Amino acid sequence: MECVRAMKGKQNSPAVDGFQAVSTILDSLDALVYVAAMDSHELLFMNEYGRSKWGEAGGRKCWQVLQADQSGPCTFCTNNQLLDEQGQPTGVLVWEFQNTVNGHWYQCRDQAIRWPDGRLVRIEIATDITDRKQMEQQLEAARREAEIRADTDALTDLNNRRAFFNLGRQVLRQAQSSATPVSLVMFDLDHFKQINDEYGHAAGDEVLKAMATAAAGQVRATDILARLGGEEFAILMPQTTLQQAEKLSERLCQALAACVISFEGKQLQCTGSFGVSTASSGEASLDALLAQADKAMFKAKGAGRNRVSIVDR
Ligand SMILES: Nc1nc2c(ncn2[C@@H]2O[C@H](COP(=O)(O)OP(=O)(O)OP(=O)(O)O)[C@@H](O)[C@H]2O)c(=O)[nH]1
Repeated sequence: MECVRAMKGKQNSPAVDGFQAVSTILDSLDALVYVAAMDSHELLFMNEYGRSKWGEAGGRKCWQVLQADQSGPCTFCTNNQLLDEQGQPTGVLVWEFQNTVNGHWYQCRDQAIRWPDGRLVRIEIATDITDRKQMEQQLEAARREAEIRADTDALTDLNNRRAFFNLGRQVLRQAQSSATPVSLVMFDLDHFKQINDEYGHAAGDEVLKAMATAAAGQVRATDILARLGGEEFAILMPQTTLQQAEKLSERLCQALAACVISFEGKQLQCTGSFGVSTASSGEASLDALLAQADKAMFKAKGAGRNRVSIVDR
C-alpha cells in the first residue's frame, strides 16, 4: 500500500485507491487466493480466479464452496498444522491436493495470519499443477511398464530368466529362514527343433505359447514359473517337498502331452522332459538346485523323453 501511495505522489497520476489496487492485483493472478477464518471456516475473501471456478463465497464456509460433498470441515484441512502448541502461526505449509470439485491438482501454500479484526485466518495460494501431475503419472506408468517388460518373456508372458533368478533368490532366502522345503522343476520340450524345421518358426512360437499357458494353469500363485530360454522352463515352488513337486511334474507332463495346437490347419503336439530337485529345509543355492534339476532332466531325456526324473539322492 505504501508503494501505491508512493507511486501516486511521484507520478502525479490520477488517485489510485489502495484497496482497489490490491484487489486488481489479486484478481489478475493465475492462482486461487482465499482467506478463511480458522475457527468458523467462514470464507472471508476469494479472488476472481476462485470465484470463476468455484462461485461466489456468499457468506458460506470454505468446505462448502471449494470442495464437493462435504457436510463439515474437510478431513484434510491444514488448520491444525498451521499453528504451534501455543496457537501461534508456524509459517508456510506447502502441499499438493486434487480438488474434489474439478479434479484438478493444485500446489497449495497455506499460512495462518492475523486478520485486521485480530482473528486468526488461513490464507491459501493455490496454483494449478494438473499438467505436471499428469506428466508425472504418465512417467510413473511408463516406468512401471518398463519394469514389467524387463522381467517378462515377450513371447510367453511368463517370467524371464532375470526375473526367475531375482524372485528365486528371495524365495530361497525365505525358505532358509523358515527352514521349509523348496523344490525346483525344470522342463524342456522334446524334439522341438523338428516342429520348427517341419512347420516353421511361427508354428514353434505357437507351441511355446501353448505350453507356457498349460504350465501356468498347473502352478500355484506362489510358484515362480519362468521361461529360462529357448524351449526350457523352470518352476520354483516354495513349501513344496520332492514328492509334491514330482506329482505336479507328472500332472504337467500329461497336460503338455495332451495339448493340441492348431496352426494353419495343422494339429501340432509336443511333449516335455522334466527334472526335479529339492532342498528339504531351504538350505541350497538356486544355482545348485538348477544344476541338480538339469541333471535329472537330462536323465529323463536319456530314458526316452516325455517323463519325469527326480534328482539322485
Ligand atoms: N520357434 C521358436 N524356436 C525356438 C525359440 N527359441 C529356441 N528355439 C528353437 O528350439 C530348438 C531347440 O532345439 P534343441 O536344443 O536341439 O532341442 P530339441 O529339438 O527340443 O531336442 P531335445 O531337447 O533333445 O528333445 C532350436 O531349433 C531353436 O532354434 C523360440 O523362441 N521360438
